[in-house]
Amino acid sequence: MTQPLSNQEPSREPLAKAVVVAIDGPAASGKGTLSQRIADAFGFAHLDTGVLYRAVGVSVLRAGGDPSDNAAAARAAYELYPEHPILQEVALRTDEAAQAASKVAAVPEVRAALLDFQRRFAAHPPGGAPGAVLDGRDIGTVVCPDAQAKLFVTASVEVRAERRLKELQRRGIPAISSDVLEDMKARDARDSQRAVAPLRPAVDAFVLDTSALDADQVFSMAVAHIGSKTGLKPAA
Ligand SMILES: Nc1ncnc2c1ncn2[C@@H]1O[C@H](COP(=O)(O)OP(=O)(O)O)[C@@H](O)[C@H]1O
Ligand SMILES: Nc1ccn([C@@H]2O[C@H](COP(=O)(O)OP(=O)(O)O)[C@@H](O)[C@H]2O)c(=O)n1
Repeated sequence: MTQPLSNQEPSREPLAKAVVVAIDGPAASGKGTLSQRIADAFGFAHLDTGVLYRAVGVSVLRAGGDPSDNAAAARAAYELYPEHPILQEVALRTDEAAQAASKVAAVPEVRAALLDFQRRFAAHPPGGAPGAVLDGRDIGTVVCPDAQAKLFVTASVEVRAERRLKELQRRGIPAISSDVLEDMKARDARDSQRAVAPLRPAVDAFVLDTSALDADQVFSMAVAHIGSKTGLKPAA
């Protein structure tokens, strides 16, 4: 017997499939800045997936554990939930947090624990937004391989370290230039060489070297690429 229209199971799928923009790249390449601007311009929701790994790394450190210890890292990942207050902490921005993040990020159980939340965010963007921008390392390759537009944002390691140093100083977080550069090189190596979901551009990603581009130029090029893939134009 069929159910009356008023008594149907609510559809799990939105009426229109959400547009997904995947933005990947190495540390301090400008992913977050670009993602937020794209999200604002198109009315999309934005998820900085690095924050999830940073939160897991900092949780392990606070529990007195070693971020490279698979069991400790996996436990912290399974205990993370979307409203967890740690996700809002400035402490996540430090270099120590970034290093811990890239260690827990190499643990397969950690990546598995965080995958579903990221995919759900992309498929059902919060607030009923018509699309989502996710930034990270493996969005175009693993989390959302079907994303309509994929960008891989990069820059030389020296330029990125300089940008990160200025950012840390602006936030009032003490940092030494040579340490930031060395930490970034170590993190690049760990992120690119890990066995699961290594940092690399998806085959269909638009690679954007921002070494000599300011944030406005990067934004214009990204908008043009997204337009060519989706037919969408920014609202403003
Ligand atoms: N194209 C750019 N030129 C100069 N500085 C930039 C550019 N894009 C971002 N920045 C700055 O570099 C720093 C790192 O950018 P961010 O977007 O946080 O990078 P990521 O998310 O890749 O780590 C920030 O202080 C940001 O304001
Ligand atoms: N999708 C993602 C996002 C971050 N990460 C890890 O989390 C660390 C911190 O990511 P982040 O995006 O906050 O780092 P920044 O680019 O802001 O320096 C990275 O170095 C990666 O090891 C990841 O493995 N996969």
